[in-house]
Amino acid sequence: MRSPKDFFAPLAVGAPEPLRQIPVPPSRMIHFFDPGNEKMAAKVPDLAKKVDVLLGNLEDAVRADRKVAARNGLVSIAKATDLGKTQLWTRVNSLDSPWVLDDLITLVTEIGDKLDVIMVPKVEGAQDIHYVDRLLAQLEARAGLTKPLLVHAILETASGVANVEEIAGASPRMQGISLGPADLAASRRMKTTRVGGGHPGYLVRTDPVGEDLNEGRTTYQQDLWHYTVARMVDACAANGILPYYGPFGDIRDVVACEDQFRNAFLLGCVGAWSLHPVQIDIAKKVFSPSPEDVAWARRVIAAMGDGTGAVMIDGKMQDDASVKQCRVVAELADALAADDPELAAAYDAAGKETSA
Ligand SMILES: CCC(=O)SCCNC(=O)CCNC(=O)[C@H](O)C(C)(C)COP(=O)(O)OP(=O)(O)OC[C@H]1O[C@@H](n2cnc3c(N)ncnc32)[C@H](O)[C@@H]1OP(=O)(O)O
Ligand SMILES: O=CC(=O)O
Ligand SMILES: [Mg+2]
Repeated sequence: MRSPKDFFAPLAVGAPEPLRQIPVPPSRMIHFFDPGNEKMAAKVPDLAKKVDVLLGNLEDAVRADRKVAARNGLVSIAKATDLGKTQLWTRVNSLDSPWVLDDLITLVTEIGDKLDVIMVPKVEGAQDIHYVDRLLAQLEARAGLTKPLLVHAILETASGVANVEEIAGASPRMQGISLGPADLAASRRMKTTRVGGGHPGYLVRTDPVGEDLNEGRTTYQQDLWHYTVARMVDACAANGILPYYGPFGDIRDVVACEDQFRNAFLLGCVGAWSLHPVQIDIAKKVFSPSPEDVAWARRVIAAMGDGTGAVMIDGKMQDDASVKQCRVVAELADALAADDPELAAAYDAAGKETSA
């Protein structure tokens, strides 16, 4: 464990100063694509106009014999494409794999100035972040980078969950954490074969009404991921970094995908992964607060003046705490609306309706 006095010191001579606060541009959807897949790569310029984050994936879902093509493809795309304000992230291979060292050396050396965040899979504890932290500092120094690369961990091992608080605070590079429900299910020996989402067998049942134990008893499906998402959100919030829901594998089931994303949004996540173009608009809709919620939040903030005391609005008590809740929603809306005139207009229109 580094002394708090040294926490913000660069880890290599010539490496850029670590950031004191992570930037928070919109990152409602982290759109995964395989940079070695020509069809997907061809869509990057158009996708860049639609998504907050483009992620060139080098890890799982890229065949072993396509790893080098994916890595080289990402280098070419990053050099050739103007992504505008859209962030460029990558997911490198896991730290025990034969590819990760070359992933990091190549990407930082060739396109370190174009990349914003490096996603590290299968993080087990702070030691994994410390390893990446020092290596990145050495590579940044050698490449002459002036802006530090940020690190995002996937929470997808039982050890990772047990150590999530120390992972979140392991380095000033830590930008955020995503839930990885597929690897996590395997690591925990959970008995679901689905990639994220619920399971019809994970339920609670109302009490029996008579002698017949099968008669008239409603069941409610429960969220398999509630505990982990909530724990991840707390670890992130306590360390000033951002939590994300990860993949939802049933691409066809856009309805359940929206539900899973919304559960994560309500619990505090700022975004989710999109694995297929059809999931982009779902994430955009869910992780942008609704116009009605924004209108309400702005109304409470206006009514609360300096933010102290208590007022009644439409029969609901508001005080210092509830105005803070409303500021979370209103500040997110302002940040998103700043770059999205359509959203800004929807928020303003809802505000006018509420005050009419
Ligand atoms: C579970 C744990 C994890 O690690 S999740 C993260 C790793 N997995 C991934 O990154 C998967 C990314 N997605 C994919 O590989 C594909 O979307 C999968 C799921 C295989 C479906 O592809 P496919 O059968 O081609 O779907 P489709 O015919 O509906 O595609 C229509 C057109 O869209 C394209 N497309 C598909 N996915 C993407 C994507 N993620 N980014 C950009 N483009 C995509 C397809 O190539 C297809 O293009 P075209 O119309 O034929 O030109
Ligand atoms: O990488 C993601 C997962 O769910 O596993
Ligand atoms: Mg995984």
